[in-house]
Amino acid sequence: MNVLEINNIHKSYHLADGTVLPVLNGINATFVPGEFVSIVGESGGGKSTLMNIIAGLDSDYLGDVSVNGHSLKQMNERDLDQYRRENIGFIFQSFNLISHLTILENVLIGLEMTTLTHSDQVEKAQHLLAEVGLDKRENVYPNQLSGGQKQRVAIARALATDPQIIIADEPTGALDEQNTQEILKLLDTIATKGKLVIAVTHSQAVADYGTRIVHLDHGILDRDEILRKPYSVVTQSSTLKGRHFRFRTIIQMALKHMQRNFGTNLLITLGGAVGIFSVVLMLALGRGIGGYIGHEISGNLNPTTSEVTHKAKDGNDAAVQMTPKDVYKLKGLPHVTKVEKGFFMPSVQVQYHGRNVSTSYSQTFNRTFLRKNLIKGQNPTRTNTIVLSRDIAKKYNKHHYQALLGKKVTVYVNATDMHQRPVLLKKKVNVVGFTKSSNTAVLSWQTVAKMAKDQNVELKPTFLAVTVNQLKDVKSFEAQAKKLNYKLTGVGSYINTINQYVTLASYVLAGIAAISLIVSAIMIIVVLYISVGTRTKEIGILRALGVRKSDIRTLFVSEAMILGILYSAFGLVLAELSGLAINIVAKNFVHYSIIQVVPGYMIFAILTGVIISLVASWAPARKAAKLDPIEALSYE
Ligand SMILES: Nc1ncnc2c1ncn2[C@@H]1O[C@H](COP(=O)(O)OP(=O)(O)OP(=O)(O)O)[C@@H](O)[C@H]1O
Repeated sequence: MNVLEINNIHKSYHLADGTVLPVLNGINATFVPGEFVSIVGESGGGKSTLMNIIAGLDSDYLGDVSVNGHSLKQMNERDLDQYRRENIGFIFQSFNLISHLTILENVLIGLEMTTLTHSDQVEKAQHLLAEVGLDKRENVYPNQLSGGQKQRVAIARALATDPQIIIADEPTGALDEQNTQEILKLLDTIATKGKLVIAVTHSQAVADYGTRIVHLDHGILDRDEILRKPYSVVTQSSTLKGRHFRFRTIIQMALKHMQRNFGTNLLITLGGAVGIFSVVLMLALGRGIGGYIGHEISGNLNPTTSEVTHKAKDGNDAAVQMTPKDVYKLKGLPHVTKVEKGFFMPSVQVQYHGRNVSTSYSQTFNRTFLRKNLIKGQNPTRTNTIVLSRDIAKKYNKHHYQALLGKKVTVYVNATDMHQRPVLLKKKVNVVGFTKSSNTAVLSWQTVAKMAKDQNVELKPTFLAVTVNQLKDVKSFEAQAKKLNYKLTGVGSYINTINQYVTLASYVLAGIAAISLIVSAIMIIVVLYISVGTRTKEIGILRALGVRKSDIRTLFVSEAMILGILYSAFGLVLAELSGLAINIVAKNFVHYSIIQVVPGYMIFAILTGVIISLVASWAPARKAAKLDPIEALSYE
């Protein structure tokens, strides 16, 4: 039957000057359900200290407290949290409602730590508010209520989890006469329902209202007066099964608080977003510029094909011939997919209708030529065909140069015979296309070889066009070829090198931009520290209601995380939008998306935001979790 037994409690405080202040000097008492006990005594007599011990908020004492036969001394911190959640309801002199939660949400805090479904929790909270006469006002905030109304909310909150013991510290201390009577009536009703109500009071009138008065003097229980019999308990009301805060509840609380501090959080979000925006924009710009350079260079020439010659001693590469052995050696290098014979033609003369036009520099067709360079027609892959550059064709017909398509022209090509004597090769060939490149004519190797053969000259290649599998293979191929003493004129390796520099530059710029992220991290730290300071009381209330230390930590970390995700997302949207705008403008000049925000950057940005928030919130969240609940509750 005994609900609460207090056995020989001794408690002393160790003061800062090294002295020991004994407060409780061996308290013994037993309390039963249905009692409305008033604890009275001189100020400083140890009443609140005893209450804190009974409530499981203070475990630094000698003696023992047992509740339903369970010793509090045997409980660790988490057990005590659970004990408070399931067995204790608090009512304070200064109400201690959480100001940024509605009164319904205040009552729901305790209920959210039960196994009830959410709708049952809400229903029960509404019912409790109705019982204390506050139905229809459930969505107002505490500061919209009178003192008496606030204390009713506190009573509803204390009753939420159906605890067996209600601890009320000066419950009417801040109320006028009428409200005092109403609150006392409520407390008495609670006792009639089989709860043990223990109220600390200085008022004799309040003390007389209860069923029993316990008097403390200098740490001794010197008087224990039974005024009335305890209310008989017909059926002991069941306590709800408790559980710790759900993660969802913590997030909702974090969001509620953030909403309350909208202005501050908006500023942090803006600050962080600018950091993320700058970093992402720099990375996207680096990628865009790299891509643009590659696009521009490889737009004119195929970057995976390199032209390979021997290093000529006199500098005239065109004169050095490539042998079948060279073809064999190059074919054997890793990643090489094709080796084509090629012939440099310093000058090709094109004759049409008796008119001669000379090209300045030409070479036989190979894979370095891109089809997209063709304005019209096709590449000269078939024998006896030629592709002329637009400017050469225009020399025959300025306005309708394409009229030359399909016409036969005579070409003259300089070559040398086996004795290195110059020979002029000549052939009638078909114009099959026009290229954007300037001042050139393109014939296939087979065409030039056939022209030579017609004059009993065997054409020897002066270069080989070597194609590798992918752009990333170009560098290693070129390194190998150079080792074999070949000379290379591929564009792929230039693209690679330029891209490396551009990437490096964009990383440096992104790094500089990231400094603003450090500033945003510091802002989060400062704001969270301030928040721990201003919410000390709230933390005390939550801890008194049985919220675990780890949940308090999660609450603060969640706020920082939400901020991190918010500002990363906002920064990303900014980067995307400015990227779009810059690309629209840039396309008029470069016909290329110069800002390229890829999914990888988005993941990077969100991760950065989350990690910065985690790191920034670590110390403030730890400080919040470590607050002593008694000190936090008495924080002014
Ligand atoms: N954390 C603490 N550190 C040092 N001394 C403390 C601490 N808390 C309370 N005391 C001292 O212990 C004594 C008892 O305090 P307590 O608050 O329990 O008294 P009380 O009877 O509730 O007083 P009141 O009626 O004025 O609220 C007081 O002298 C107080 O100064």
